[in-house]
Amino acid sequence: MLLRNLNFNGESLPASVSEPYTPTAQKFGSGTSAEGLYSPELRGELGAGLLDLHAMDDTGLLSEDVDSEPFEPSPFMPKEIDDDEDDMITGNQLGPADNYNAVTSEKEINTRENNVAKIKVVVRKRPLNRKELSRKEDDAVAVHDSSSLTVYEPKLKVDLTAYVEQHEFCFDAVLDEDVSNDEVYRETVEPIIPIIFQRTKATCFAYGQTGSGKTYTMQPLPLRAAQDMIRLLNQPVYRNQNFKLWLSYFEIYGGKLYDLLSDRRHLLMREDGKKQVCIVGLQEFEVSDVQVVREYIERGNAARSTGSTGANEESSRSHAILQLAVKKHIIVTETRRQRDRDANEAKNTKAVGKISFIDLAGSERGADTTDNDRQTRIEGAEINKSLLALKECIRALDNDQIHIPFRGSKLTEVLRDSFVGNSRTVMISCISPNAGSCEHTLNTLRYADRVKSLSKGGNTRKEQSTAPTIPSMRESSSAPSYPLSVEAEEVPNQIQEKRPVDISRRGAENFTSNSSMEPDRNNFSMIPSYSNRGKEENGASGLNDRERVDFSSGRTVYNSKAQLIQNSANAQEDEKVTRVSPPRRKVIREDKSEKQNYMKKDSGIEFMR
Ligand SMILES: Nc1ncnc2c1ncn2[C@@H]1O[C@H](COP(=O)(O)OP(=O)(O)OP(=O)(O)O)[C@@H](O)[C@H]1O
Repeated sequence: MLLRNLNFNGESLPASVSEPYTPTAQKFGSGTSAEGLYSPELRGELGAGLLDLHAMDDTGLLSEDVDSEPFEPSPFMPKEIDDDEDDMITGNQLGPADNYNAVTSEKEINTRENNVAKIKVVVRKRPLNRKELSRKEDDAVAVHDSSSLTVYEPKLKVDLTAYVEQHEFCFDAVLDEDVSNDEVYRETVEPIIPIIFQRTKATCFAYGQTGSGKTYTMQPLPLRAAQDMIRLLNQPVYRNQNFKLWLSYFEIYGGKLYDLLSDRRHLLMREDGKKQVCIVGLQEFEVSDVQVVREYIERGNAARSTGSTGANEESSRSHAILQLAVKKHIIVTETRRQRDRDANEAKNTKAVGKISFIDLAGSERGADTTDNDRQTRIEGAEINKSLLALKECIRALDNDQIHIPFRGSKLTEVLRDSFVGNSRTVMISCISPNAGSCEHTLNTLRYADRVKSLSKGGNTRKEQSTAPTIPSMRESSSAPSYPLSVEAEEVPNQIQEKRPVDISRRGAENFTSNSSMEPDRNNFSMIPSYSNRGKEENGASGLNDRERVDFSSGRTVYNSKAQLIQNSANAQEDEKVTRVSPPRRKVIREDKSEKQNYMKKDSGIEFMR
């Protein structure tokens, strides 16, 4: 397998390069020329299908003039407060609560929080690449406006007559191929940033077929977010409360966790007493400068596992998770400081909120992996397994199930925060426009549609196709309830925090023994016993529940999954369903073994089928 480490410039680094790392710049514009990093020559252009994995668009996130020319103020960002005001009302004069109220009332905060949807689903279409253009492939995706699109699926009738089936979708936002990464940020992450400071856990993840633009979309986002967060931290209201920003970056590869900022050190995942998932040994770094953030990101990207697949020459073979956490530093009294002299500094911080950026590894079908070696196929199987577990969680949430199988994979354990409590989730579904990828594209969009239905404020318009009318399940699927967490949480001690000043020593520290770095004996990853197991296999045709129709009669079998579950309690109704589609319960047992085989079929699994 081709294993390449890339930096932000798209340059390959030898896998062995793992020199101790010291951020060079602490100020904008110093150190390496930002322009050099984002210059058109280095960004390259779309070509031979898959070049330039880490290319930035023309809106380049950081340029030398970033300091003098800040981003246009967002309507979501709190109004800047003049530093003069700070002189008048100092942090010493006001308690934290007063400071908070000085900026905005409780009502305003609530309004702002409510304005940001719990789950937002955005679709991004990438342009046709050079390979697709040279094959004269058609663009099968038409974006109509900022929220709807149509997929034109080429099909063959039984008598081999060609026809096109249209599928219409509607999402919170649909971004076409001309949309820049900057606009993607504005549409997705920017509205969430202010509420991170109000004890919200947010997640932004990209989902889609391999080569559809997930990495291209995700990579610029943390940097932009960090820039906005640092700007907010510098506002008196937060500065006086001693809020600080911390960064960590790790990947899930082959079901294991590796710290991308600590020489790929193997990490363990544990649940604490409060059922909070914490990652033992993960190093966090305090950051107060965007340039430093960028260097950390570059370093993490360089350490990330990438490889070549049939569909993408520079494919991400892992799920990469970058977290930006806002923490409140507690000022301890001199006596207490003495008492806690040897204690970990982590004890003196409280988590306020965090945002996680997840670049999921690409979903691909067995058919796409034929020219790959065994290692790549094993990776593919692992990737598909975790994406399947994610789908199971989303289904369970969709069904309002009490048990959500978060432990189905490391990925879903990490994502747990995104779906429970005071959370916000943004899913960016990346799609390839070429007709040859239609099947994948439809799967991605159906998946996105499912996620959308978890959001209370989601759009009610569902996919419509020229096939028999598909009834909406919106009416019966209610969004899960989100208990509000009101207090900042104690930061788990296991997380190792590092201030920038510590970085130069990091290399040495990495080699000091870490008792937590023992073999993963307590591996939480287990095959969950889903109550709705078998649904996936049942939908082997690629149609999801609400699309299951009796094509012979053109009659819809059932309106929704919720209805189906109700029906399963009623034997008579079950019988009725059986005639056209195997009863759910029966399928569960039968499919259990089928599913196991399915999982074992190496990367032959067809995710989302
Ligand atoms: N919106 C876009 N505009 C221009 N080029 C794009 C866009 N999206 C993706 N690309 C290009 O397409 C190629 C594949 O993109 P990328 O590597 O981000 O895909 P991916 O979904 O992350 O793939 P994998 O899952 O295999 O890692 C890259 O060369 C990238 O530069």
